[in-house]
Amino acid sequence: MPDTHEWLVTGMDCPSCAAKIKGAVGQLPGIETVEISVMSRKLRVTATAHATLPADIESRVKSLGYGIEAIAQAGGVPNPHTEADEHATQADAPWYRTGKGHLVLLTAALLSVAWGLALLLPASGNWPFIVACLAGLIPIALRAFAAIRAGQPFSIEALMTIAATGALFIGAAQEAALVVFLFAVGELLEGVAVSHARDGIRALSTLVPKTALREKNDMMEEVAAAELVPGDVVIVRPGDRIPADGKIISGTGGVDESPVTGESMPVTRGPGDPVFAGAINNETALRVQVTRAAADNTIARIIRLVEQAEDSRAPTQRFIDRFSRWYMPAIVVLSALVVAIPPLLFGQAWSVWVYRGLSLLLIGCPCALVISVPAAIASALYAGARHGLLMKGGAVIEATAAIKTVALDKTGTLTMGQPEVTDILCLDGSPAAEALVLAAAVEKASNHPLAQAIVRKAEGMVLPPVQDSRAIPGKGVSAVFDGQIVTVASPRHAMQDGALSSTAAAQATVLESEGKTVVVLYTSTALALIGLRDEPRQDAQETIRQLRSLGVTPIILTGDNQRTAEAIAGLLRTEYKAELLPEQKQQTIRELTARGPVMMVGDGINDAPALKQATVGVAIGSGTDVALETADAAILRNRITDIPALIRLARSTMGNIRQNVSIALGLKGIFLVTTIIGMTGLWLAIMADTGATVLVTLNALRLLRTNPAGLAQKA
Ligand SMILES: Nc1ncnc2c1ncn2[C@@H]1O[C@H](COP(=O)(O)OP(=O)(O)OP(=O)(O)O)[C@@H](O)[C@H]1O
Ligand SMILES: [Zn+2]
Repeated sequence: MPDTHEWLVTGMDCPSCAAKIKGAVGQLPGIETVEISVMSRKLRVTATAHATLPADIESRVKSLGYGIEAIAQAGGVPNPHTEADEHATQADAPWYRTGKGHLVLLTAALLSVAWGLALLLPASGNWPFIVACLAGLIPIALRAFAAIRAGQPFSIEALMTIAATGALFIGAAQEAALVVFLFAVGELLEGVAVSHARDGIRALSTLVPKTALREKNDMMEEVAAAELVPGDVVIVRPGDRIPADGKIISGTGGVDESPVTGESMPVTRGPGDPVFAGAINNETALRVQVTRAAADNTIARIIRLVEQAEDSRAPTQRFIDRFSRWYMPAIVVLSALVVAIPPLLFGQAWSVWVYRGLSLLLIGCPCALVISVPAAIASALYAGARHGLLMKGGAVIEATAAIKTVALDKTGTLTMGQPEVTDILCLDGSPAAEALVLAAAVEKASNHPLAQAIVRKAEGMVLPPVQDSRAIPGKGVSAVFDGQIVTVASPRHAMQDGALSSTAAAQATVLESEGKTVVVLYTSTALALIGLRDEPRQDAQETIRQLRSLGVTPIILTGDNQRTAEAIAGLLRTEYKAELLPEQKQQTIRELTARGPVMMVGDGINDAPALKQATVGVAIGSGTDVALETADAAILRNRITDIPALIRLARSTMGNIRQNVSIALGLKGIFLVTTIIGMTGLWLAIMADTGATVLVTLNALRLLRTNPAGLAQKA
């Protein structure tokens, strides 16, 4: 039985650092898996019990120059509110109190002293610079050696150490000291930029209050929010944040759900309505019954998704990771050639070419390139999460950016998903109420929106007892009443069962051409027709317009009948396919995929297979209802203009990545050439590297502030 341990790693601000730790820990005996995340700073290791002690892992990470702290675990299940987790949600230490900050301050001070001495006492020579260089270089060199011992010969620390030592040997002490200082500054800036990105997720996790007022035997007690269990009743005072996902028992008032869904307008919530942990109760005191424990409330699931999303790598990122793996060794080989060939073959001066070779080594850091993708992806994920758009990682973002067709489910996606019974036509002349209660009794077991509408219509009436309810997916529901099978289903299915006469079918057609959905209540013959109307969403038309302007083709897929589908498709002027059974929806998606990547948008309740089949499956709904886990992406705001917003966010993320890769590769390319021809030297080489890393990270951070709904809507 393997052991799993979790740590918080500090001082790790770039993917190559993460890769180094992962490689070094992975080499220890008995290690099975190593997961590491720059954004959440978490290291998770599973190991064969006792082969490697947690302490061994800790000392290995420390030797590489990082801080490490265990995260307590309760019974192997990560406890959401342990103490170390509190640290994870704490702000990073101010820069001047980190190891990297100390190195910058130390090298800056020594360098200033050296320059001062050089000005005042020109005779003092090079030694103050040598001291400044070595003081900064020693910690870097120690990390380089630790990396080599851990099986990672090529690290940026190793390249730095060789370059700076070499520069000392050829008498360029002043430059060597400057290079060490600039390297330290670069590392620091990198850390500052990444900690900005971390603020995004921290903002999410600090939303849920730490304590709650629990009602117990008519008394109130303050308890930790993490201790609440489903069934507990809590009181939420006006102005307080709701401590758990739950259902309102009493009290009606405005609730601001923006922390969870990004929706800034407060919504009125009353008895029976669901509420989310983290939402703000604006008006009156609410009594709320807890429905989910802290670990799986909506916001905890969102945070988990965003954290795990880092592991789902975009194809672009996989390519860059592969590229950077041979980039560093290739640069080392190239510098060796630059040092050796001109003097040996063409009789050039050694001093010139050794200097150029050393400068070239400094270009070997792939940091800017490597960080460009995850920084952009992380920023986009957090920007999305803040606005109720969830995507499960880089692969999903990259696929979303390339979408050519968007298939939209009708019920609950293009319509409100809250149909209402408008007509009850009794075919045998008995009273409408009788048909209604029988239909409601059969539908009671179903969670289909049509079923719920019928049950709602019969509220307050006495329902006859029925047994053995079972759903016929995409068709209807049947149950046994009084020894007879009673079914509520689509006219088509009723027809196939031989229960619908042609006169009744004609009556159904009339209702359908009014845009209504008709279901038939029948035994061996039809008893009644029930007409239901589901209003299109107000933003449906705008969504279709925005999708078109993005160059994406919308298409409606529905299980409903042709005429109802035609009514809404005509209104929105889109293609449609109707009367699809769930597996036919899946088949249609497969066919659409031949034209290019397809996004499927649905409520995730009865179209899970189609969501799975699509290149990107998007679940839509409001908060707790959303089947987050079944889809690649989810929209929490119950607003479908968020679908084009999602595509715009993905596209601008990929655009950002392209810019970053161009900046990183462009600068490397330029300095590769200028270094070889001798135009630029050591310190400009390191500036180019640091500059590129910072530029790329800052560019990625721009995404953090985007509001996907407001992103430029390209014509
Ligand atoms: N519980 C039910 N009660 C009555 N009729 C049902 C039920 N479930 C399905 N049907 C019938 O089958 C048809 C197709 O159902 P399905 O669930 O596949 O699609 P839908 O969810 O209504 O629409 P969409 O595909 O647009 O989401 C419905 O229009 C209805 O006529
Ligand atoms: Zn780095």
